[in-house]
Amino acid sequence: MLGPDLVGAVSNGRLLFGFALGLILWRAAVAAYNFFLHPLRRFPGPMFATQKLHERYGPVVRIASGYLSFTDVRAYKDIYGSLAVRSKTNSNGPALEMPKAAAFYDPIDDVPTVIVNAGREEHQRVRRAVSQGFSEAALRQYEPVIGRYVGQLLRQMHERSGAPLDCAAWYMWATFDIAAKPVFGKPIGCLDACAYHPPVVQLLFRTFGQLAMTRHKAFTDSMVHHRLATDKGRNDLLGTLISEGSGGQRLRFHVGRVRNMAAALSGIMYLLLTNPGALARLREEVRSTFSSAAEIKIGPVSKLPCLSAVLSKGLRAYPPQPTDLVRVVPAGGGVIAGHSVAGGVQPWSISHSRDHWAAPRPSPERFLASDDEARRAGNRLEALQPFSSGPRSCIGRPLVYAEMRLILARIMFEIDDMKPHDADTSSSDWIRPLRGYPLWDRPPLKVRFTIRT
Ligand code: HEM
Repeated sequence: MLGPDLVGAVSNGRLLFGFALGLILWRAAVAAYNFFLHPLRRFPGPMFATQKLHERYGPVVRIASGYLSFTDVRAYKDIYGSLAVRSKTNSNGPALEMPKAAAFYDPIDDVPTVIVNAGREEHQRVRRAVSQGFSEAALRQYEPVIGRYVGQLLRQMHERSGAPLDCAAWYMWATFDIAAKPVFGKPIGCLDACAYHPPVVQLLFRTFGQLAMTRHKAFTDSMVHHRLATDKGRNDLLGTLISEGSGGQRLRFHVGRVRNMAAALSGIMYLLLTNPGALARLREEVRSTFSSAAEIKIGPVSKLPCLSAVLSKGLRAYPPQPTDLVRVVPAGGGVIAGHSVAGGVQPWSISHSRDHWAAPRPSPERFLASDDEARRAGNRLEALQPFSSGPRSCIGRPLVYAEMRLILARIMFEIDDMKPHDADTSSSDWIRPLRGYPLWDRPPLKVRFTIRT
């Protein structure tokens, strides 16, 4: 006769076995559905290294059971344009846009609604409200703030002439300081401290957990309260949100976005370090245009063709936004690059696609060509859209260009030589070990600068 312990163990074992079998059968059924019945079954590609898959399978690859990745340039307009979707039931109604995929934009509970993940109507309202804070007029208003922190960055580089500096960190500190002043009305002092403000970034990006999010929220709330208590009438980024009634809640996108800019600057710096010809031409352009650092202002730097080409080259080779910008085709369907499906464009894949670029490591000069000249040389400049396109494209683009141009022009003007710090091997081959999460995880980029005498 079996004892009660043995009976219990056998029935537990059966239960476990039944559970495991159920799990296997369920996974098999899902796999069979994905392979034989799923509406996207005709598109090739398992999930790994999207760019390589595009090289192998072409401009449309199935990167997950329900997701496609496109490198066809028509996909920008079809996916992100405001006329992208006219549902069958709404064929005469207002044009819609493809909604953002919740799995990518709202992956966990309690993600606060910010402009990036807001639904269409709320997004339109918030975008209208913040657009004033990103306008040309606002940019002119920020120019002295940007100039002050760029000056501080250069002064601190002067003080450390010849010593290895981690550019990736220094660009973060400068861009954070610049971003904080017009929003919170008071400095956060990253350049002063030569450190990130601990609650803002260290916890958020090292821990990347609920605790970090809570600390980050408490910090931004305290800064917003300070601003609300001290200065209500200013017509800047936060001022427009306050007068519209949205408060500081919508500004939590800020940290990640500013980090994009620092990532772009680091990528551009690395590419200049490894391309001495482009570095020399850029330095020559800046030095022959300006006779003092004080002349380097947003207006004149935006007219330097070589500088613009270097920015494009950097943004192409190293798109600061690493993740796919995934959209969902709503009920009623949509057509993307000639296919009736859903999908997104992965910035890295499209900006490295051999379908659009003649050489894998092109020089910045290709971006000086007109669209027609470029096309004849085998390059499709419209494939480069690092800020995305359509009604949900990057609103910070003019600010980003102004800041990057000012920083690079000042560096070219005031620095005679820059070299990777050889002892740190990660700096002499910096791009290879990068890891793309929602933001880039970057190793330090250590560089030795020699100040102009
Ligand atoms: C090189 C730097 C940057 C790049 C490459 C970049 C790129 C992008 C991209 C690709 C999007 C679309 C995201 C999506 O579809 O989900 C976006 C959206 C956005 N970006 Fe940027 N960004 C940069 C810097 C900034 C900065 C510095 C700010 C502001 C301080 C900013 C503010 C925004 C906002 C508010 C949105 C959401 C726009 C909307 O949904 O209407 N960005 N950015």
